[in-house]
Amino acid sequence: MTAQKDTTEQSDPAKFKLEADGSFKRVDTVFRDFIEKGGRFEPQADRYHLYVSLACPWAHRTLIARKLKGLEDIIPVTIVSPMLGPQGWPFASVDPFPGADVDPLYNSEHIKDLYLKADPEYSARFSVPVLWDKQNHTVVNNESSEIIRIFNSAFNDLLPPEKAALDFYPTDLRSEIDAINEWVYSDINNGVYRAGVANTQSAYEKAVHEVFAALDKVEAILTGKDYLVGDQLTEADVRLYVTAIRFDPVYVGLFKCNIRTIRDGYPAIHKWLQKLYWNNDAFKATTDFEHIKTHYYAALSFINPTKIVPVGPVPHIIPL
Ligand SMILES: N[C@@H](CCC(=O)N[C@@H](CS)C(=O)NCC(=O)O)C(=O)O
Repeated sequence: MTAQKDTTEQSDPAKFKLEADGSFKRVDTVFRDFIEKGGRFEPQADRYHLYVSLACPWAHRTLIARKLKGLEDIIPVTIVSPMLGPQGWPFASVDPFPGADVDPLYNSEHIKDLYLKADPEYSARFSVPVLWDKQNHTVVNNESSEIIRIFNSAFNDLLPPEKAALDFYPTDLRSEIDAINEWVYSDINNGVYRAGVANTQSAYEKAVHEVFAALDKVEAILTGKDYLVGDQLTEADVRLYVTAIRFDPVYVGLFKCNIRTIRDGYPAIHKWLQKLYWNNDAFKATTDFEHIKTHYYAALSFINPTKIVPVGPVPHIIPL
């Protein structure tokens, strides 16, 4: 066996790089291709494969979008173990965590093996989600915000009309969706990480106040409304849901986002969250609290060295 190069600078969560002031900045993703007719990546059944962690909020967006559009047969999915470790995300062949899969395509040990197969010189992080092309043995795209747009429209010709007609990024609402996405991303989706991973008091406090100021804004928007934009489910709801569903179980405790909980402090957000979870299976069936809590509390051991996973909140999501 040949010696493998040490890639732990790219894979080990304990080696996350923080900025000089102790704050956390998420690095940009590298593979940014689209699936389109006439392009390098044509829309075809049985050609693409999605790799995800059920724990990861960014990957969770893609699972929801895949199920909302009815793409389950066209794009199979493989789930990694939630135990992100020094070599990154392991498959079940290395860590047989309940609900984790082996890699059906290459029997890889870790997600990083796929990245290095696609590009042996790849030098960024080995993140999920990964949208993989079986034909060219490469990553099409590893940016969840783009993968959900691909799922929204690229396979419409292969779908039954009622699924093809579903549009979660409709033209007339795009500017409003884009505007909400921007601050929801920086202050909520990524804001909780900025609070949780910060290693100075000032970086943490700045981030945590930004998180709650943005939640206050969302609460005002959702008061008397079922969805964030217009009167319909859009990708803006999907993108907020993945953070909101993790908020009370993980971010309040581990990431110290504890000025309020969603269940007790934000009635409109709470009702919106409960309705999505309990009334729409694309949300409930893709939400796995075991993977979520275990990943954050046991695998991010640089924040929680004892790796103890808290029992509560009970229940993880309150019934409607
Ligand atoms: N911009 C990416 C971010 C994905 C991301 O940060 N995923 C995390 C898990 S929540 C990951 O895989 N981290 C592994 C690592 O950085 O080593 C997206 O939205 O798709």
